[in-house]
Amino acid sequence: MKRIGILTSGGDAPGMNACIRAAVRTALAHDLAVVGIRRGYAGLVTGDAVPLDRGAIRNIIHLGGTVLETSRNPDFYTEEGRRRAAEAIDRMGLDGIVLIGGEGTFHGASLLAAENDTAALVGVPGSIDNDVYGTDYCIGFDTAANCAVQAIDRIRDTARSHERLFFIEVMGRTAGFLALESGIAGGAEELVIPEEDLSIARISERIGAGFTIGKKSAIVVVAEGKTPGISFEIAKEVSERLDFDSRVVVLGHLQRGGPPTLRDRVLGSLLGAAAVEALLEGRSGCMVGEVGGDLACTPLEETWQKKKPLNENLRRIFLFLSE
Ligand SMILES: Nc1ncnc2c1ncn2[C@@H]1O[C@H](COP(=O)(O)OP(=O)(O)OP(=O)(O)O)[C@@H](O)[C@H]1O
Ligand SMILES: O=P(O)(O)OC[C@H]1O[C@](O)(CO)[C@@H](O)[C@@H]1O
Repeated sequence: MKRIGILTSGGDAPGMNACIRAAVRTALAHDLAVVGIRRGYAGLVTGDAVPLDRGAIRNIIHLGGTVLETSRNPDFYTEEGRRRAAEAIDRMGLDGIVLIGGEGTFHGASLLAAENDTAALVGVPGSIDNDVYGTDYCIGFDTAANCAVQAIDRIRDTARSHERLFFIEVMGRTAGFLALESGIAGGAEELVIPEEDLSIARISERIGAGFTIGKKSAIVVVAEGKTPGISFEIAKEVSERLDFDSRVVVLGHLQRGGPPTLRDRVLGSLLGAAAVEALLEGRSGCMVGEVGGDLACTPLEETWQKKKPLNENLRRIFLFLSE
């Protein structure tokens, strides 16, 4: 292992820069040459790389987004696109690559490795969705969840003052991690998550029951799932059933930006260093994560084939904490 590349792919996540910085510093400490591949798989397919020296990663630990930039790249869904990436990896002379991204990124990486004789690939989970199997938390989740809680707190002030029902939509394409944790921390009255069938009757019943015991306002946290904007429809139907005024707030990409929290900087630093150490140990085709406080290496295929479950204890207590 002499020369490695680092890329960020999929949605940007606060803490990715801390991870890039840690990976570069760990590599330099072991006399590895490092390049940054720009714009995720878009840059991997074309071989768009820049040298990463100490100067390039100075003063970035506190920045949201990713200094390497990222993309959702259509070419990588095709075998031809992944073959072009393997050729570019050869041209760039890379022995290993650290890939920071979510489950889609690791799906693509698994295919790249299965179809081509290419560099060693080690993943680092970075996604505000937190939906990657093989790690308790992904880089970016904590910052995004804190952003959602702050929004819920602000909305609660106005909901209480106007005696209104609010639907607050958070991100989470395949999973309800953001909704569940921000819902618990923000004291939400009800949750809508992709892990459960949507039931307007159940939402209305639970909100209505709260009103009968004296609540005058309520907050429902909705995970966007596969239909961003779905809260408008849900709000209309629940409002009509309860004959109660409601408003909708979609947090959207606000949740992806901003300075990373302490947790995301520490996790990013830990996993960035662990990824380079894994490459130095000769590992490939795996993702480094943190499980139960320990570092863990999970085969790349498992990270997207296996479904990471929500915390069952949080789901269980939500039922009575929200009453
Ligand atoms: N099934 C797949 N086959 C090949 N490549 C894929 C596949 N899924 C995703 N990719 C590649 O990985 C990129 C990133 O995936 P995706 O857009 O799903 O984000 P992600 O890594 O899951 O991050 P996030 O959780 O933030 O959305 C895609 O744009 C595409 O280039
Ligand atoms: O606009 P984009 O970049 O496609 O991002 C939207 C998606 O990315 C995520 O935020 C994850 O980063 C999902 O929750 C969401 O569906």
